[in-house]
Amino acid sequence: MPRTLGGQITLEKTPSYFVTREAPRRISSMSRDTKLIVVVRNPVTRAISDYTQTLSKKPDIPTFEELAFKNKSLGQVDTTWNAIRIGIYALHLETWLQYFPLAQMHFVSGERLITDPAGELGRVQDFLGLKRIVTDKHFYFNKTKGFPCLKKPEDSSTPRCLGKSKGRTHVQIDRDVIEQLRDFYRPFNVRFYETVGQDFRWD
Ligand SMILES: Nc1ncnc2c1ncn2[C@@H]1O[C@H](COP(=O)(O)OS(=O)(=O)O)[C@@H](OP(=O)(O)O)[C@H]1O
Repeated sequence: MPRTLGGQITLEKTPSYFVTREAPRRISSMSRDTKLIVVVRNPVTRAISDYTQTLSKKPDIPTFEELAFKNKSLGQVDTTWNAIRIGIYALHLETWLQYFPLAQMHFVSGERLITDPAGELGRVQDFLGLKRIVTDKHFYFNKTKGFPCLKKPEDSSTPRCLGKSKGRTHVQIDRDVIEQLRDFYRPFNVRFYETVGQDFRWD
């Protein structure tokens, strides 16, 4: 972690902190004032995205369906598969709440980050106590990419979209598989909404 001077804040990110059991204790023993930002999206879409990413690197893995269920006809979801486990946000949050108050956490909607990036980043800036510098004027919707992109980053004179590994076309998954996973996640989602006091409308 680089040193932070007065008037500066240090930001650090990894997709795995939120779901790593030891991370809350380790981070709180480093600094109990740390503010935590978590991007969450519909856990079913998240699982499919996760699988799509793995498949792009390892084309020989079993199908999504084979990995997602212990027994599909009995509706038994395999919670040991990381793509499934990570989306049980309510469980991960419980561990964090043993070390950090909810007021030190901010949850970004992955869906709104795409439909309204400036709005989501406005809330992030407020949470960090920063002036709202990043606004609507910094984004445009890139039709080819199908996502918002930055109009002109500080270090460049040209617009910049995220790379090819962000926003891939997802693998097609059967409707009934999606329904079963929705049913599985519903109670965890409700618990998550109640704990954070925010309804992400994933149903
Ligand atoms: N502006 C913009 N451009 C491209 N992609 C965007 C953008 N905003 C959010 N997203 C969503 O970010 C998803 C990838 O982020 P990840 O969290 O998987 O990245 S990582 O875990 O840090 O590698 C990626 O998920 P997939 O669509 O499943 O690939 C995107 O939906």
